[in-house]
Amino acid sequence: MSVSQIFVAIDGPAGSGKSSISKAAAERLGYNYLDTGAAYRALAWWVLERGMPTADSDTIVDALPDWDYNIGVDPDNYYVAVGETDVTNAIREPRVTSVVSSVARVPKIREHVNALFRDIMRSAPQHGIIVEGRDITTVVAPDAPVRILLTASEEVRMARRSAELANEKATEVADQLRKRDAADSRVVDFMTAADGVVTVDSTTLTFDQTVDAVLDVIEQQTSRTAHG
Ligand SMILES: Nc1ncnc2c1ncn2[C@@H]1O[C@H](COP(=O)(O)OP(=O)(O)OP(=O)(O)O)[C@@H](O)[C@H]1O
Ligand SMILES: Nc1ccn([C@@H]2O[C@H](COP(=O)(O)O)[C@@H](O)[C@H]2O)c(=O)n1
Repeated sequence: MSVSQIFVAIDGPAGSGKSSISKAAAERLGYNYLDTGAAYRALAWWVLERGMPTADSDTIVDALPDWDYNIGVDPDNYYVAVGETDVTNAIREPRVTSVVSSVARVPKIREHVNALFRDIMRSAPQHGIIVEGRDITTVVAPDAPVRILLTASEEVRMARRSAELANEKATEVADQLRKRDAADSRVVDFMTAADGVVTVDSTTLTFDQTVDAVLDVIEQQTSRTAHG
C-alpha cells in the first residue's frame, strides 16, 4: 500500500451487509475491495476437498504452504480461486459455511491469512481499498484512518439472509447464522465497536441508504485525517 492510499476497515456480524455494502461503496469510490471471509471459506473448502478433518488444526497448519489462494480486489471483477480452480460460488455452499468457523478459530491460521491480507492491501492498484471481515478494525488494520462497525438487528439480518436463500428453511438459516456468530464471537469481538470505530446500524435503512451512510463516514474520517 502506498503512503497516500486510503484504507477503510469494516467489521460486523454475519448478514450485516459487509460484503454487499463494501463492494457497492468501493464501486462508487473507484476503490478496491477485499472480502477477508472468502479466505477462510476458501481454506475450509480446500480442507474438505483434500479430505482433511476440519478439526485437525495441526494438519491444516502444516499444509498451509500448499494452499494457493487468490482473490480479485476489483469490485467489478470479484473472484476467488484456489490454484487453478475458481471457487467463487463453491465457498458459499452450506457444507463450507458449516465448518468455516472451526477453521477460522485457529491462531496460526489467522496469522497466516492476516499476512496474506496485508500483502494484498499493500499491492492493491487503486488509491483506496475497503477491507471487510470480523477483525479488520481491531487486528488486521487497527491504524486504518476509517474504521466502521456495520451492524443490524439479528432479526433483520436473518430476514435479509433468508430472502437470499429462498430454497432453505428460514428457521434453519436463522439457526446457522446465530450459531456461526456465537462461534466466531469466541475468537474476535465484532459485536461492539472498539475505540475510534464508527457504528453504522442499517436496521431501518435501505440498501442504498446504508451505502450512503458508509460513504458519509469515509468522507468525514478522511477529511478529518487530511486536516489533522
Ligand atoms: N440495508 C440493507 N437493506 C436491505 N438489504 C440489505 C441491506 N444491507 C445488506 N442487505 C442484504 O443483506 C444480505 C446479506 O448481506 P451480505 O451478504 O453483504 O452480508 P455479510 O455481512 O457479508 O454476510 P456474511 O458475513 O454472512 O458473509 C444481502 O442480500 C444484502 O443485499
Ligand atoms: N476477518 C474475518 C473474516 C471472516 N472470518 C471467518 O470466516 C467466516 C466466513 O466469513 P464471511 O464474512 O464470508 O461470512 C466467518 O464466519 C468467520 O468464521 C474471520 O474469522 N475473520
